[in-house]
Amino acid sequence: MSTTPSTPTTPSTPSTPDGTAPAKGPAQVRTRDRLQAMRKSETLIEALPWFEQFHGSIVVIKYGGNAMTDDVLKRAFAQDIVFLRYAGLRPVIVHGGGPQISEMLNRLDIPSEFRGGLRVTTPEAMEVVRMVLVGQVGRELVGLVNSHGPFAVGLSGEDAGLFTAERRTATVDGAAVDIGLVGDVVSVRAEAVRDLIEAGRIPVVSSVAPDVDGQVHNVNADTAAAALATALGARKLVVLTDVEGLYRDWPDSDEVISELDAHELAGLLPSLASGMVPKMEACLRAVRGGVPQAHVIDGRVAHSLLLEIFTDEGIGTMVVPAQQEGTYA
Ligand SMILES: Nc1ncnc2c1ncn2[C@@H]1O[C@H](COP(=O)(O)OP(=O)(O)O)[C@@H](O)[C@H]1O
Ligand SMILES: CC(=O)N[C@@H](CCC(=O)OP(=O)(O)O)C(=O)O
Repeated sequence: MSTTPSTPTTPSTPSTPDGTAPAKGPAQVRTRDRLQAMRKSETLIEALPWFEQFHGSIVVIKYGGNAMTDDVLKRAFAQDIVFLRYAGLRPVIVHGGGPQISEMLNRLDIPSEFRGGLRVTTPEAMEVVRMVLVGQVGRELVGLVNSHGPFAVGLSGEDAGLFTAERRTATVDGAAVDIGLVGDVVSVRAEAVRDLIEAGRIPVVSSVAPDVDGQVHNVNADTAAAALATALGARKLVVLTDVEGLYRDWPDSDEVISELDAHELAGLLPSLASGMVPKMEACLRAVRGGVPQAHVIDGRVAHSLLLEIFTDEGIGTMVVPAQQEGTYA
């Protein structure tokens, strides 16, 4: 990425002997206003090459349940999505809702546990997963986006045959463990989403999916987002979560890995823990499937999505293909 243009600094304001700032005269006010205007125009113009590069591109955004806890942040996320749409990109949302599912299971006194970063899903829990993801979290996101205009359409892996799932196991200490009705996406009918994109809509996808016999499975939302990004030939997969990015040596250090390639990530995967396992597996799967860049960014920072896409520095962790595995964007 190119270097950031230098930002002019504000001249320091002289203070009076009692420490208070002197009243500003018209000339000072004009200088301050001009500097503020310059900064705003620099921010806008810094975005121009990124607008040019991403215009018309499909970007799949995975919105994690842990980044969804605050109403202000949720509204900021919806604004970012609509901003992308008006900027000429084609955003597709795949949402999670892990904490929201856990809360509902607790309320209903249904026991729940995670193994290898995936929820052990009994038939009883599956009903709750589907109800919360499709009927609650997905609906809320559709409503937030549509407060800006009639863009968002909610669908799940069951709609128009979008996803077909196959039951999977979790890997715990190197061994395969049965975790119930948990699926992996084995096929994607991309036209179900492509038709909506072509009509100018913003698809909001919930990660439940039937197997070939129609049995609905719980699919981790990172996994579903990677499968969809790959099938759509997305330009980027962006995963919003509740950490700054992938930490090296978590939880002992908070050093964020800003960029790594698929080869390096594959080497790191066995050492990763909990929710980061499906997330980084998804990034790896996406770049190996032809998506040029996959990002993990901090959803607790308002407008982090715009900062990632439209600023020179980007934020969080970026995964790119290993040179022998694909082409750099
Ligand atoms: N190396 C790591 N770097 C960052 N976070 C990690 C790492 N290993 C494990 N984690 C955990 O993964 C969590 C993110 O996954 P998860 O809770 O499933 O989020 P989401 O709901 O956004 O999918 C972080 O909050 C952190 O506790
Ligand atoms: C199999 C599995 O673990 N499914 C997830 C689906 C939701 C999800 O992925 O939500 P986040 O993105 O917020 O973690 C679950 O039941 O929690």
